[in-house]
Amino acid sequence: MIDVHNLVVQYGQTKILNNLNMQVKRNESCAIIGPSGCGKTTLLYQLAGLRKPNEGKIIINGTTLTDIRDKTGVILQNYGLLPWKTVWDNAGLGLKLRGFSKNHRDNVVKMILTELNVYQQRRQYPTQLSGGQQQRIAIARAISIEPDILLMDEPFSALDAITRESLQDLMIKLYHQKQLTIVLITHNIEEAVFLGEKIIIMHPSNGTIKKIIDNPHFGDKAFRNTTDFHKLCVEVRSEMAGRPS
Ligand SMILES: Nc1ncnc2c1ncn2[C@@H]1O[C@H](COP(=O)(O)OP(=O)(O)OP(=O)(O)O)[C@@H](O)[C@H]1O
Repeated sequence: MIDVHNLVVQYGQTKILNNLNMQVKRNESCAIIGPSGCGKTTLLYQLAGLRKPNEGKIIINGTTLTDIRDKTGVILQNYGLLPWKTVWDNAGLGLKLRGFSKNHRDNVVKMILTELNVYQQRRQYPTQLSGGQQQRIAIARAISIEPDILLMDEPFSALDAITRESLQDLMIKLYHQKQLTIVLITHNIEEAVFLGEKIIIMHPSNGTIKKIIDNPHFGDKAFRNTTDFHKLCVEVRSEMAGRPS
């Protein structure tokens, strides 16, 4: 469903992404991991249609991406909530921008805030919430538009380990429930292994993909506590460090 074809993105003369190719199948969850500065966010912006490539193209469901898509939900770094709007209004923003009626927005926002366990906070402002709650609102906003693709840039990096794991579990639930295609950017090896059905390791410096690892255990919340999980973490870590596992 997502087909990235010979993508080149450059700032000035520097090629950040250099003939990058990748595919993500429908209802696949793909984790992209790599060291700081390798171009992960640059790639996510491309997938979101927020910036045009210098060369190459991204084809989604057979159509070349030229702009943002209505059916792509995006969660950028630091939640992206508007501090002057309440939880309720933040959660409904994606629907509002897409022109949905107030009645439809109210129904959907109520359902999703309840589902994500933050309905009680609906009248509060983002600064009055914990990081985990803020992230739930960002997820609510992205999910409310019924996306077929969900793009996330380091969504849980600022959270403590337990909150992060509970939100990772939530993502697995939403993935199954809503048949999402997910692309997740992360620095965190455990997160990539838990949330990546396909784990893409980016090259540290040349703007390409170093290795793709398929993860047959993806999708089971219990996976985190298995030896297969730890083995896969070791494999990803070794690849990133450039040594054999
Ligand atoms: N607007 C810009 N102008 C010039 N260079 C940029 C711009 N945005 C990003 N870069 C450079 O492109 C490279 C890749 O940046 P990018 O943010 O995609 O990396 P990243 O892998 O997401 O890093 P991090 O994990 O630290 O977020 C970096 O060297 C960065 O300095």
